[in-house]
Amino acid sequence: MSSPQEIQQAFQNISISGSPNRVSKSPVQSFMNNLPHRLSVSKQKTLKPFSSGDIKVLLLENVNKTAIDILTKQGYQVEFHKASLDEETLIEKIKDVHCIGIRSKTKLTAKVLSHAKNLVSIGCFCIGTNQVDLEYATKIGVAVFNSPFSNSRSVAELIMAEIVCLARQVGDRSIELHTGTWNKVSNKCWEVRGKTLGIIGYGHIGSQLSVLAEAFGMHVIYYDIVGIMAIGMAKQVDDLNEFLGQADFLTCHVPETSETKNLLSLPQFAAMKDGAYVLNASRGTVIDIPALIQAMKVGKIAGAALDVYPQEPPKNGDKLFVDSLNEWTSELVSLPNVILTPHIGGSTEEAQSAIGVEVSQALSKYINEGSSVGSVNFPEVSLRGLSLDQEDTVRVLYIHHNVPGVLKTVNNILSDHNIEKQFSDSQTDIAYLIADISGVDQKDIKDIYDRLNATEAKIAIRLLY
Ligand SMILES: NC(=O)c1ccc[n+]([C@@H]2O[C@H](COP(=O)([O-])OP(=O)(O)OC[C@H]3O[C@@H](n4cnc5c(N)ncnc54)[C@H](O)[C@@H]3O)[C@@H](O)[C@H]2O)c1
Ligand SMILES: O=C(O)CC[C@@H](O)C(=O)O
Repeated sequence: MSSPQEIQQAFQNISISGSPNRVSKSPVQSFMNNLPHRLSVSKQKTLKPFSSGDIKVLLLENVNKTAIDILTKQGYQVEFHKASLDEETLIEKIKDVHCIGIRSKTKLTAKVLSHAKNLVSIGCFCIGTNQVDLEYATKIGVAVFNSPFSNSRSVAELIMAEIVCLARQVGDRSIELHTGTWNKVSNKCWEVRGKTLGIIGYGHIGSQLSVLAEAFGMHVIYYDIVGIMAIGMAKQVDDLNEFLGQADFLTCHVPETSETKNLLSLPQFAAMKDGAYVLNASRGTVIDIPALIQAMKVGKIAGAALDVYPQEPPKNGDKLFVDSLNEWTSELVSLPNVILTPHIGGSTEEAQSAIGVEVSQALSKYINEGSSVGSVNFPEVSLRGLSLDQEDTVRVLYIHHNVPGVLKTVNNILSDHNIEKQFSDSQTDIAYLIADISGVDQKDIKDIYDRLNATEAKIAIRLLY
């Protein structure tokens, strides 16, 4: 056997180009890096809500370094934490921040958000936004942003790999060999070619997976609440029971909603083929796990791959995935052919770095320019940047209740000045107006603010100048 020195020497001259440790840039990321960066266009006037150094940003859950770099470069004060915070600490910290960045673990409930006095925006550095009370955030005029598809491919690739691993019982063989057991078997191990994959939720992830599965020679069917154009040879099946009865592998890619809670429970498992496999990398509430355990115990379901759970630990560490977290944990881990991963579907270098760029740019554009493009709870409103020569121009950002007569009142207040351009849109109960007004003296700014602030429909206001 080689000595550690010999091994080190043998590896030190290897080119890193093929090394898995090398961070490659995904096409999306390279594309995004090459986009003109509107925030730094030199001839554009930098709007100051107040000094950008006063803007406080709290980043939790090990949000990618790309985000820290972009937000720090804006001049904001950025506080970074690797884990999520317990509720008490979160309430204390959120009191004076203008922006908070989270992933899936931090629960921004109405209770937590009610303590935020300066908050203007929330960045979910992920796809899911179910961890934020969106209704309450909207009610207090806080815009929420996410990254709708930067990790979709990563999830689809993991699921494709797990389909093969379940069909070949790879998880069990690997655990056995780690503990010294050689168990070379082919009983109930299958090729995936020619088998049927059923995808519940044919959105960004489901449709990516559809492409990968067909490349493996699988037949793809999908079930979705909306009619969606099929990719390749995939087929939409409208009746859930008929759909369940056709799939050899069934995978869930739906958001967490009241309709998707326990979407797969005992009746749905009963409707499936004997010996089918179940996968879930969406949200932990989508599958009734005690029912899955029952279905596996009687051999109805031959294997499962789970990435998400109803309760997940707030940080990494040993002895956290235990019965006190979810009462069925020890029963689940004792079953054969169950692949369990700690919510890492979207956790690749490519995805996390692209998410960091996408969400932090959206947050900066909202803070600096008022653009709500990409927000999940605000109407999308944006105006082009002001040029350097527009010195006496002020940008008014007015978030208000969507009730009749508001624009008349607001434009009346602004009418002492020249309204150069304005854009307003509404989404259910909330509306958002951006207006650029010129001919504004610095001394007028407070008066405009006070008058807008006194309007009945106002939810939140910012003036950028
Ligand atoms: N494990 C991970 O790391 C990870 C990573 C990314 C996303 N996710 C989860 O995956 C979910 C799906 O992501 P996506 O980007 O594909 O979302 P998406 O919004 O692009 O697609 C979701 C699809 O589900 C459909 N749908 C909604 N309710 C349904 C129902 N009751 N029955 C059937 N179909 C329904 C929608 O019409 C839509 O087509 C996200 O909401 C997120 O919670 C998990
Ligand atoms: O990174 C995370 O914590 C969440 C990943 C995933 O569930 C998502 O919603 O994008």
